[in-house]
Amino acid sequence: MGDTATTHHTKSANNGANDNQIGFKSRVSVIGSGSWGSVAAKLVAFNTLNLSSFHDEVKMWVFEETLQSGEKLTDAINRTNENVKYLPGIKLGKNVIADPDLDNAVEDANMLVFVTPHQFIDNICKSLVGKVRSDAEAISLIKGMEVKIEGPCLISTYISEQLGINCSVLMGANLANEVQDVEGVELCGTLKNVVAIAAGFVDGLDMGNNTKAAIIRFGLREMREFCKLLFSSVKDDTFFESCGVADVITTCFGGRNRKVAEAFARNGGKRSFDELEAEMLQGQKLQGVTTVREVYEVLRHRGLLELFPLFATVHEICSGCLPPSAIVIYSEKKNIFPV
Ligand SMILES: NC(=O)C1=CN([C@@H]2O[C@H](COP(=O)(O)OP(=O)(O)OC[C@H]3O[C@@H](n4cnc5c(N)ncnc54)[C@H](O)[C@@H]3O)[C@@H](O)[C@H]2O)C=CC1
Ligand SMILES: O=C(CO)COP(=O)(O)O
Repeated sequence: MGDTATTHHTKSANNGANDNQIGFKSRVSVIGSGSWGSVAAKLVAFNTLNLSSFHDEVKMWVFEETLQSGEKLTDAINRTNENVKYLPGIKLGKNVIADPDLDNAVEDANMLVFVTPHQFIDNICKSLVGKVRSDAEAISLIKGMEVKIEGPCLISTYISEQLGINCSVLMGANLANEVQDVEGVELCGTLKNVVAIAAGFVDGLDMGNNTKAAIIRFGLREMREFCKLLFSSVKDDTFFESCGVADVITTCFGGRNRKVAEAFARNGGKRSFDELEAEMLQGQKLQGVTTVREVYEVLRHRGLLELFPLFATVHEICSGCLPPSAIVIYSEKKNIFPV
């Protein structure tokens, strides 16, 4: 699994009052219970059972919904010890307790793991203001962010500023101590979804592996240029870490953005991403389509669309201005692919 941890956004020295007490035990809550949130809860819960400095119990906040059977998702998770909707067939560990009440789920936790689709973090943080311990530490596993014209807002920054606590990020790369590039890591996790959509178009058009490899290569190049445009501090090395090239490859072959983009292309762009998402993902969320639009707006605002032909074309296809096959026309016009 991805494994880059980078400490970031130190708001204040942890008051540590409780932590320093002999016998103090940390308490972890996981905020989010989709497929990745459930994996995170399972892994955390395995570790808390094996570490005497942690309470065994791990609360996992569930955005409540009613299953087709009529049962609440939370009840089903606590009854079966599985997230029957988002991670069926995998036991989470008896010490994972699903909780639909956000305030209750974070109460007393001094370690908060944020792992929801990025589009929901705004509301979640707003409702958590004043509810988390002042000495809590957060970590974000969230790939994705709002890329606004006035500047990108890293999710870790947002969490940190809203809640007044430190927030680290964990995604991708293997060697935590070799990557201290929070902006690069989070932007990679955001922009790889744009490349995955392009890869999905190529799959949907049966264009073959050479073209897909070219998409990945050009996608990585545009990712790097875009990151540096927003943060000059971003390091080239980051793109060779797991959060860079490896995550792009994973997402372009196995991810949801790719999968839905493939269906979009096979349908000639006649069925919307929203419709396909609802039909194909059983409640899971796509993050790439909004990112595509936001990236395009930033580039348009800065007059840089010409320099990012892949990102620009993906947006024009997603928004219906060009047919999916335009990815081919674009490639021929720009003469960038080995055809
Ligand atoms: N699934 C994966 O393989 C990986 C995902 N991630 C990241 O983890 C984060 C979480 O993604 P997943 O666990 O895959 O989610 P998911 O797509 O599997 O599930 C969607 C989740 O959103 C919740 N939700 C729906 N409407 C909501 C609302 N209005 N407010 C709050 N929550 C709502 C659903 O209940 C569900 O828990 C994302 O940022 C993703 O990029 C990171 C690495 C791998
Ligand atoms: O981040 C992911 C793999 O590392 C998941 O990508 P998707 O959101 O496209 O499924």
